[in-house]
Amino acid sequence: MSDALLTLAGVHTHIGQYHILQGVDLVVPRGGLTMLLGRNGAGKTTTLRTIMGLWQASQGQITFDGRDITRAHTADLAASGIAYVPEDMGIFAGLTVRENMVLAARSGPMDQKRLAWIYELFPALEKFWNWPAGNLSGGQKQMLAIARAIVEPRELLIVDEPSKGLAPAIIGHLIQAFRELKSTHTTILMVEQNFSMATALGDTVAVMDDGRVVHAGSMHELAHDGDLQRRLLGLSLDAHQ
Ligand SMILES: Nc1ncnc2c1ncn2[C@@H]1O[C@H](COP(=O)(O)OP(=O)(O)OP(=O)(O)O)[C@@H](O)[C@H]1O
Repeated sequence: MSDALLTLAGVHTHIGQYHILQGVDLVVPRGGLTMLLGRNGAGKTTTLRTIMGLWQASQGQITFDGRDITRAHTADLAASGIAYVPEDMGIFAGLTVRENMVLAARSGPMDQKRLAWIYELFPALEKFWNWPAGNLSGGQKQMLAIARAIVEPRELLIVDEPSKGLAPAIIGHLIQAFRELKSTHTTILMVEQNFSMATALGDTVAVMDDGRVVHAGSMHELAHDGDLQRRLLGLSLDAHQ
């Protein structure tokens, strides 16, 4: 097994008076795709936001590439190579696709070779390059959000439910794009509710319930064990297939 790029140890997060994360232990191996699964309200998004410094952990430790980032600021995490695609995608609807991409490239002009690769992943972005991002379809917006996150090479890509609200054909396209990304050995942490997407892409899996990780292992094992799926994912699995 490869070494860990990101580790959460006993992480607690309070939002106001609510105790949401209750001791999250999570290991994201370097170079693989880790799927974070669990029913609605289990704490997946809160876990991602806590990693990104958008919520503060009240207890526990978060380590990235051997460095303690528990109290790091969001902007510093981005500078250290973590890209985050939130559930609402965070794109600028009033700006063109090109302007959205230019703003995402922090270290200067976009690398043209990398841009050509991104066009191959998501041809629609080239086609609608000068369109306002707000005019794109839901799937194209998700593609733009992912493209912004990978406009420069990243150590870790964190993506919250990329398939949400998308048609099966578009989800198929996203799966292909993430496969291509995986082949570049980018480490990815992804929250998903779509179980077929999760099994198509995940190398390792962590399942959350009630603010904790209640199962961690290989995706292959979970994909082939119906009893484990029912026990861990139960209704949320039925509801999202
Ligand atoms: N800003 C907030 N204020 C109060 N409670 C919140 C807030 N954000 C999340 N919660 C609560 O924290 C719990 C975990 O939410 P979270 O969004 O992390 O779950 P999730 O596993 O990502 O679920 P979903 O799939 O529905 O997004 C839920 O009970 C939710 O109601």
